[in-house]
Amino acid sequence: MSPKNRQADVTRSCSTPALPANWPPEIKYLTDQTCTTAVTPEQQSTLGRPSPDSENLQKIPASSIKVPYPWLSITTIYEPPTHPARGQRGLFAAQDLPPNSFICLYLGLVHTNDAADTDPSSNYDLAFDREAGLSIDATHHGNESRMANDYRGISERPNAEFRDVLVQVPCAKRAGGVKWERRVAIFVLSAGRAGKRKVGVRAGEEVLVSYGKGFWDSRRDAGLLNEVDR
Ligand SMILES: C[S@@+](CC[C@H](N)C(=O)[O-])C[C@H]1O[C@@H](n2cnc3c(N)ncnc32)[C@H](O)[C@@H]1O
Repeated sequence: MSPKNRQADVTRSCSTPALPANWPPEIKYLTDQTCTTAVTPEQQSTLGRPSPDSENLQKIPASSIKVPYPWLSITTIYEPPTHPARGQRGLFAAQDLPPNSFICLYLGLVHTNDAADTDPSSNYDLAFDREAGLSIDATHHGNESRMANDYRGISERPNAEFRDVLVQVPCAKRAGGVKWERRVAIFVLSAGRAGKRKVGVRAGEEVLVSYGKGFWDSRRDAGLLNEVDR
């Protein structure tokens, strides 16, 4: 199977939710992640399996997950003229977001790291579970999180970061009908020891993460840096 033909497992996708303003119509808006058919039941079950690491993860209650997220806006960037992603979309705070606050889940197509299930040219692919060999690609399926730009060339430093979290998902086999499963989320950075980031992300400010140096190095090596992405 080539990555271009890889299939989302539609049995786990959601029915038509309200779309955020300025959502690109060609991208499927997700309310939870969905897997390619190449992801095995065993790989899927690792996401809900308790481990020493997962015990320390922050739990995001269902009530914190809004669809669409009212505290976010998706904006096409025209200003400043020097913005390196000008003409593309970016993710902005629609209200003040305090340090350490949950911004949104990073949703997309969960795929295996096998070459046949991976699109090496994706600009939206995030490592999810290295041990299970899973990543999340939000090229064609995603939510607001796929609009978050990297801070480089825009600000001195990021104001947000990716964190592993646990969310509640329906599970007929468990008491209460729900279980905790791993996801990736974007959070406002903490205030820092000296309190330098105590304002968090102000209303109107762009949410900026770090993609990591590896993201830009791999694009430079592949000669993709000046390519229009979509
Ligand atoms: C995950 S997407 C971010 C959302 C994207 N701007 C959009 O409109 O869909 C990653 C792509 O955004 C652009 N981008 C993000 N941060 C950037 C930055 N600091 N400088 C230049 N381009 C950036 C690049 O084209 C990159 O491949």
